[in-house]
Amino acid sequence: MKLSVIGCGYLGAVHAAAMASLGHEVVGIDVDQAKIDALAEGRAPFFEPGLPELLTETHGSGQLVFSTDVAAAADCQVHFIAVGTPQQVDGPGADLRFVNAAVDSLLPHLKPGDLVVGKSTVPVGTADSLAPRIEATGAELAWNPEFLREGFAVKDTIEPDRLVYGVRSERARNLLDQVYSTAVAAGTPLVVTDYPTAELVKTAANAFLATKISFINAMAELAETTGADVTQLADAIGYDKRIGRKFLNAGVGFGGGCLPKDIRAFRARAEELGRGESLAFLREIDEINLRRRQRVITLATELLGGSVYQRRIAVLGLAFKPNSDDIRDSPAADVAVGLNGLGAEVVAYDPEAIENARRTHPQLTYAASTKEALADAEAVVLVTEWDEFKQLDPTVVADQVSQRVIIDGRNVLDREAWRAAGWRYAGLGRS
Ligand SMILES: NC(=O)c1ccc[n+]([C@@H]2O[C@H](COP(=O)([O-])OP(=O)(O)OC[C@H]3O[C@@H](n4cnc5c(N)ncnc54)[C@H](O)[C@@H]3O)[C@@H](O)[C@H]2O)c1
Ligand SMILES: O=c1ccn([C@@H]2O[C@H](COP(=O)(O)OP(=O)(O)O[C@H]3O[C@H](CO)[C@@H](O)[C@H](O)[C@H]3O)[C@@H](O)[C@H]2O)c(=O)[nH]1
Repeated sequence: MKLSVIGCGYLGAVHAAAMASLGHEVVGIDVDQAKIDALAEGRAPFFEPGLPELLTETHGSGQLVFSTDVAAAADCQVHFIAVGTPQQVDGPGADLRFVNAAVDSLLPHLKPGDLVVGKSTVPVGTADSLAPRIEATGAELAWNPEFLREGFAVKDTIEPDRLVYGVRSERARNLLDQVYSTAVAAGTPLVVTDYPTAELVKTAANAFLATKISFINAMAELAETTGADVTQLADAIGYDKRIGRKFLNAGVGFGGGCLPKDIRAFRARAEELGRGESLAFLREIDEINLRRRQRVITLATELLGGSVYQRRIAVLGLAFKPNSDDIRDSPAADVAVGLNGLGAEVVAYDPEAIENARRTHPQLTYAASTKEALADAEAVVLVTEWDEFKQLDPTVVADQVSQRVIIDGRNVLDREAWRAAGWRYAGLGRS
């Protein structure tokens, strides 16, 4: 099939490349010339494992092309909308400017029989409000939320754990079945539903995941007061299959371009709908999460004797999670910025996110390697659990720093081994 993907960011670029690898003819469209130039040359404009290989595989085949001109979508039958829906600058709600602009730009190129497929995460009710403009061209709208995780985006796109179609006709459903024929043939669970359910599934899923993380981080706060160990607590409740151990890793909390802004937008939408009380709890989820960032800063202050001012601190990690260069609402970057704001001499390192961090936080000092960040540090703060940080040898690192103080903001280090090597170790929710 001939597909267009409007918006080639973390979601859209992977979607375009994955659809091409599955045999479709795809045109990726974005307003960002630099991104399109990179993609057109077969280069990934951001770090995502597996994406460079997909781009190389399809580069030059004609199967996958990129353009800044939306007219290039004119001979496609299915058009995915994958533009950003960030938090509004002056409020918690979602900013739908990019979705509206993408749809407006596409309208003149739509023809009867086309299917526009919303993938962006939007407030419930968005599809209902967009549909008349699309239907006026003879095309139809479907909402097909995306559940990929950064770091696993290629696999999650090619082998999704479920498909959700919000559709108004059998024809739209059949077109989506053709797009996803490989996953459908593999027996991937499929929920065919209406627009509002499809939109709500997405925000509900992210709200649930955020709630699970903040739940365990609330337990971490209690563990810190009582001397309990939150990682053992998570293991013990996680053995209950109804609860499950996944997404119960206590630490510096959740960040990224999705969970934080999605729970805020969800709550804002509930208020608009007159059901603010239904999602009022998400404010607590957000606050528990943000308190964990402050907790890391407080721990550093305590371990350095009451002040971080002019103390050299190695911050290991800037990305919101490992295997990503994404620093949107990153707890790690927030901790680095917070410590720097208190006058600490922060030296930060991340295997992939430094370029992005440097653009947003030019005031920080960045190291070229873990070793360089650690040199003469008076405290080490691990905030993104990259493998290379998890594998640090406490005995070797001891010779590089000026003082053996480590804060394990992701509870991933072998506490006993670090203590045995003479380190003062502090985790989150475990003493
Ligand atoms: N990143 C993820 O893991 C993920 C997963 C599932 C859903 N989502 C949702 O997908 C959407 C996109 O997220 P993202 O992380 O890819 O964002 P992103 O910021 O990385 O990418 C958005 C892209 O859209 C482009 N764009 C903006 N306006 C445009 C227009 N009018 N025409 C063409 N292109 C335009 C931007 O230049 C940018 O490249 C959001 O709604 C997000 O919540 C993201
Ligand atoms: O036990 C855990 C698990 C995760 N996190 C943090 O939570 C954040 C989000 O992690 P993850 O969900 O793996 O990353 P995303 O790539 O943002 O994916 C989420 O957001 C996407 C965009 O909506 C959805 O498509 C995915 O299904 C959803 O998992 C990161 O900061 C993690 O460090 C924890 O603190 N503890």
